Amino acid sequence: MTAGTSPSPTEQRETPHRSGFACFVGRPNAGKSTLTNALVGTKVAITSNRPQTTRHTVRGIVHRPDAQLVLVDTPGLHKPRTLLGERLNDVVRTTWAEVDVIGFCLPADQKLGPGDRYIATELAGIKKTPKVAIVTKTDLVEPEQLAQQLIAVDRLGKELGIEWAEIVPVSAVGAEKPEKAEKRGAGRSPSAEGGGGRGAGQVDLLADLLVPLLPEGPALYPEGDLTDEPEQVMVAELIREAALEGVRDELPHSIAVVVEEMLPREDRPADRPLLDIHANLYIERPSQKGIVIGPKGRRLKDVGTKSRKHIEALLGTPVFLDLHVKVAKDWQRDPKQLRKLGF
Ligand SMILES: Nc1nc2c(ncn2[C@@H]2O[C@H](COP(=O)(O)OP(=O)(O)OP(=O)(O)O)[C@@H](O)[C@H]2O)c(=O)[nH]1
Repeated sequence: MTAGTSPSPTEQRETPHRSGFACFVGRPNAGKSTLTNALVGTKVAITSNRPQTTRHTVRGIVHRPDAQLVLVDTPGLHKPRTLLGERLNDVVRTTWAEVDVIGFCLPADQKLGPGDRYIATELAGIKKTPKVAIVTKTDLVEPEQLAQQLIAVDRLGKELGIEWAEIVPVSAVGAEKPEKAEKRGAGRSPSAEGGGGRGAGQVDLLADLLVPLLPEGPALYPEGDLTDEPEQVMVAELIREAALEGVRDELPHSIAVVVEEMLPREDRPADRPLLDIHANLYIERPSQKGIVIGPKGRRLKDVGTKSRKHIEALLGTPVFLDLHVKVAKDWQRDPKQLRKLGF
């Protein structure tokens, strides 16, 4: 028998390829979207809390030689007050039961609070899915405070009967892959401004811990795919994110964005294309118009400028963005409006 016909001992020991779904949960601002961005390496997740009900909306795909980790999105879990709220919570629970691993994000710089407990209690009810506790934003605290938080998370698990598969400290700052960050230029998120690669190793380590929890299997998406969300939905989310910045407390879930049209401008030279995007920003009440538009239209203009940069980075083409604010009365409570707005 020649050496060439049978696998060498190292080949036999090779780890099998794994693939599966993970979702990050946690209270608003816990760092879920930033972590998704850092893992995937480009701005595909939206760093704001967009309510949506599509099951398994893919937020990003981590391609590795040994695994493919598909990050899916869930809306935030809230005490339901509206029809939308109830539907969203159902979606969250269904998603939790269907993914292969749940990452529960808890910021290192904030004491565990009722919001975290509410989510943890719900998580405790999902028995089958492995849960990884991820202590985020570790760059914001001293080692001592981080140690305290890790202990508190461990205790919370014991108290509620959750067996954490891992408890991982992570900072997403500076984790963005350099080549992607360059391409995005001005579209970089503030969280990625940390410069050095300090976070990158930690984020890779998180991926190393999540991968063994996935089932064995071939890649689920072609290599190079970052997300399967239609471009229009991602564009709408980038606009919504910019529109929510600074007014989340006033309008947490009251903004929906619909991209009506995305068309390449005609008569442009091939080397200077321009994409025309027309989008409507829906609010629930006329009184919210002023908040969104701002004095002399300054806020809306700012929303347009900011989201345009992100959209251009995402699509890789210059964009002309035409934004309009419209009132869709009480859209969260009206099933017909919800459907129209894509919920
Ligand atoms: N210093 C630091 N800031 C971070 C880190 N991760 C996230 N942030 C910041 O924390 C804020 C919230 O982060 P997000 O990723 O939007 O949090 P989220 O959990 O997706 O928030 P929601 O969409 O509201 O649920 C943003 O301002 C981020 O820039 C981190 O590792 N270090």
